[in-house]
Amino acid sequence: MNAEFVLQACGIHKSYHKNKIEVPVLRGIDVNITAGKINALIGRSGSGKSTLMHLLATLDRPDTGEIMFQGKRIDDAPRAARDAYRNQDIGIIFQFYHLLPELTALENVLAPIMIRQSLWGYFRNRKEIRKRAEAMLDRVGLSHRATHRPAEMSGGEMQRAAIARALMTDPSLLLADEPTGNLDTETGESILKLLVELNQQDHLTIVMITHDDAIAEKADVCYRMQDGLLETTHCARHAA
Ligand SMILES: Nc1ncnc2c1ncn2[C@@H]1O[C@H](COP(=O)(O)OP(=O)(O)OP(=O)(O)O)[C@@H](O)[C@H]1O
Repeated sequence: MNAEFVLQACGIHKSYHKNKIEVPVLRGIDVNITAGKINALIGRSGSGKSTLMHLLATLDRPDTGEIMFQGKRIDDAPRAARDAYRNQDIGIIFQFYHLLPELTALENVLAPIMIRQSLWGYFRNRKEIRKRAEAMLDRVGLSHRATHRPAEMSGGEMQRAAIARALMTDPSLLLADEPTGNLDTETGESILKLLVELNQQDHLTIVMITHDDAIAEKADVCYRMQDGLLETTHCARHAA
């Protein structure tokens, strides 16, 4: 195992089937996610970025190929191991936030720990858990919206709540699918600034999926997706 690479995918193929027609999306992807860095996966709309992220998050399985987390195969692990990986090792944020609409911002942030308690009997003092959720909301600048439900929040606030939820379980790796894709430029920049801060101050490894070259400029390692393949590309931030 190469400790530098926390997450690795090798020879990934994935097709969808629509009306009995095969739609090949990933045609032999190899990717090494470098620990402690911002890793950008760049590609045009429809190039398969979300498909790849779902595979890296074990939300779906590749047709062929292997995905390794910390050197251990995760794509074909039993369901319980994949559930544990998603709840304990990684955090996921989606372009459309995927907050639970009936829960407040604070309750959404608490949700992964509730799942952890119900699935693994993990127990921590309720007060302590609530304090941590409040601290996470504070970290993303959302303390003043703790009791708001998603319908009562702006897009940027919902994305902040989603980031706080992803951080609640103290993941070593954050998978972010177009984290600013649905936000205006200014709000998007503030979310990006927060992600860079989490990387630099908290040493969080980030996989950032984007179609926007300007966003990828914040990355340390860049991969570009084209025709179902991924190639290492020049990172503008490290030009010169
Ligand atoms: N469930 C599905 N069934 C059939 N085709 C699908 C399915 N999901 C995605 N696709 C197709 O696979 C291709 C890749 O989709 P994907 O969402 O991974 O792309 P993307 O790069 O994330 O796009 P975007 O930037 O627009 O979100 C697209 O052509 C899409 O139409």
